[in-house]
This record gives sequence, C-alpha cells and structure tokens, in this order.
Amino acid sequence: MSNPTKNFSSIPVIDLSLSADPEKKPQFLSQLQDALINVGFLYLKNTDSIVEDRVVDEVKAYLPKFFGLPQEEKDKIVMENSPHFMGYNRLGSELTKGKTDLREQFDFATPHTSRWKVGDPEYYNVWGPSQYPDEQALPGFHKTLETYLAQMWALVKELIQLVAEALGLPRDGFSRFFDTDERMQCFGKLVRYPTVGGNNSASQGVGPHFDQGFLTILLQASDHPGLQVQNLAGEWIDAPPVPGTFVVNFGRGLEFVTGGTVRATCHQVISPPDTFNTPRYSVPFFQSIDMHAKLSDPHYKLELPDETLRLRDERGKLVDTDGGLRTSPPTQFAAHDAVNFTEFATEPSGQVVLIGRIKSHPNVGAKHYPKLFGRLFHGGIPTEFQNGVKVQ
Ligand SMILES: O=C(O)CCC(=O)C(=O)O
Ligand SMILES: [Fe+2]
Repeated sequence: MSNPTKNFSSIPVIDLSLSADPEKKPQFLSQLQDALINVGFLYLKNTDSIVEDRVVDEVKAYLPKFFGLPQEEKDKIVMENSPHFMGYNRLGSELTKGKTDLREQFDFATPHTSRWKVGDPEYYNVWGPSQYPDEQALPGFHKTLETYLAQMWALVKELIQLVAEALGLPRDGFSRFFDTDERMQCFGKLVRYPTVGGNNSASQGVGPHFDQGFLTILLQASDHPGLQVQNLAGEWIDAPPVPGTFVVNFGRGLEFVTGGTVRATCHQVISPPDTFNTPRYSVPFFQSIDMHAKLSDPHYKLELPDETLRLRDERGKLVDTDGGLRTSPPTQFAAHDAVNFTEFATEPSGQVVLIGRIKSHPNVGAKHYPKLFGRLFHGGIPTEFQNGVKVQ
C-alpha cells in the first residue's frame, strides 16, 4: 500500500486549535503524525493563544528597521566578537555546503549567562549573552525580540508534547532531553535575503541543509517565495508564505532520537529575483536540547510503539537525495561538505551545535575556538568565505 503523502508535492497546513478540542484532537494528532514521518515540514495555523499576533507584527515591522541601521551601527555587534555565535553578520558571512549564503542576519537568544569556566568543555560556552544594538538606535527592539523568543519557547514546549503524543509516546516522552528553563537557551535569527538580477548565478539565499535540534519554527516575514523543501524522491517542493501560519520543521536531533521515524527534511532558500522591489525577510527559531545530552546513550533511547515503527518502515529509509548531504563523514570536513550533524552519534549535543556553528561561521570559530576550527578546516578559512560582500 502506498502512503498518500509519500513524495509529497505540497506542505500540509495543520490547525493547532484542534489540539485543544478533545473531539478534534485525534484528527490533529493524525495529521501531525503524517507530517512528522512523511514530510518533515508543516504549516501551523491558529497559534495566537501562545504567540500573540501583536508581537509577530512588531517583529515584522522591526526587520527593515534593523537591517536599515547604518552599517557601523550593525558592525558594533558583529558575531565575530561573540564566542556564543550571537550578533550580526554581513552578507556572505556564512557558508552552507561550501557556498556563500546571500543573506544578512542577526542571531539572538533567550537570556542566558555562560556557565563555562576554565577547564570545562568548550561547548559550554556556546550558550551566553546576546548582543543588541544601542537602545537609542532602535528603541523597543530588544524587548520585542525577547518577548517573541519567550512566546516561541512556549510554543515549542507545547508542540514537542503533541509530537510525543503523535508518535504514540506519553505526553512528557521528550522531557528527558530538556533541562530547566534557566539552564537552557534557544535562539532565533532575523534574516534578510537581498534580490538578485535574472542572470546572477549567486542566488543561494541559504544552501541545502538540515536543521540541528528538535523543532524549528519559521516566520516567513514577507510575501516572497524562495523556501524549498526536498521530498522523498529528492524533488524540490516550494513552501511559499501562507498568511497567518508558521512553518514548522524537524531537526536532525529529533530524527536521531526517533531512530529515523521523524524526518529531518533538507531545505534551501533561493534568493528573490529583482522583479521584487524589496528583500525577503524571515525569522527562524531553533529549539535547543540539553547541551549535555549524548543522544547515543541508552538513557536517551525512546521506545516507540510498533504501530509508529510500522509507519516508518512503510515510508522507507531516509536516503541521501543530495550528494552526501545526509551521510558525509563527521570529521575531515571540507568546505563543500554539508553541515549535517552526524556527530549526534558520538558527541554530546552541545559539541554537535558547536561544530555546526563553526562550519557555518568559520571566522567566529577561528577566533574563539582555534583548535577545533583547525581540526575542521585544515586549510584555514575557506576561499569561498567572502565576509561582507557588498550589501545591495
Ligand atoms: O529563511 C528561511 O525561510 C529558512 C531559513 C533556514 O532554513 C535556516 O536558517 O535554517
Ligand atoms: Fe533551516
């Protein structure tokens, strides 16, 4: 029997409000289960009981204002100054699969004080304070982004419990992967993708990649298409903005702990063509897991019910659809290799995050984690890395 969603050609839209209605919850869970196993992506609507529309609108309004700040104002808070990979990156300051991403971005996280001290593993230092522009330069920005992060965090906490139920686990089935709020940090990005001319080959907004942790919640903050996700046959399927929704997708950590039941789906962004007068904006939010959790330890093994495993087997194995993206080796990283988080098989999750961050932001790695950087990039900063190509 073939599954109707296999090789999907569009992304399902799921209504969160159904989960609060005992009669409709089974329908919600079955839709979520299908998206988890067969698609790896969904649009979530009716989230306003957790994430206020007012806050989303405020974040959207700040995007052009933040990126429109004078360059020297943004350069005061560059990521290169932060061992926590927080702050601003000019265009071209990020590599994905060995190519420069044509996006300008600002990484910011839930409030946290680094607990790293001399002698601790380096990855303890991945979590730490954000860098914000001066309050006078952008009044209210800092507070709005922290409110948004707090509401996103509340949404991922609710969602991960629904994911557990949809997989046939108890509602708190994933609680062992999280520490207390004070000892955790989640982060987001404000992203601006400039338009490119028709014949410009440099149209990689962000190259093909997987996300890392459990859940990603993405706000497509302008009307532009460009986000594409890969189906099981390896075809690129458009995921255009759907008003009133967030895009939810699943990371390699969740795929790992569910033994490949949940699909981490490869995705990319094509730069908007210059027929648009404005850049594309988006705001991804990444749910972290306890940085000490070594997912390969027996303690983290999940017992999924046979019925769920049967659906996984019906879907089939998750094969490599994009030249080494899923399976390239975890060490001896070359610039053209994918950031694919295969290290979950051997390393604590914090180390996996650190390796991924260094691969994406080699200049930050070279400055703050020179030894690990040297092990990952034998030839130093790759020539593909063009920090600060001209902002259009
Ligand atoms: O901007 C988008 O739509 C997607 C961004 C993304 O996939 C990422 O930052 O991981
Ligand atoms: Fe992503």
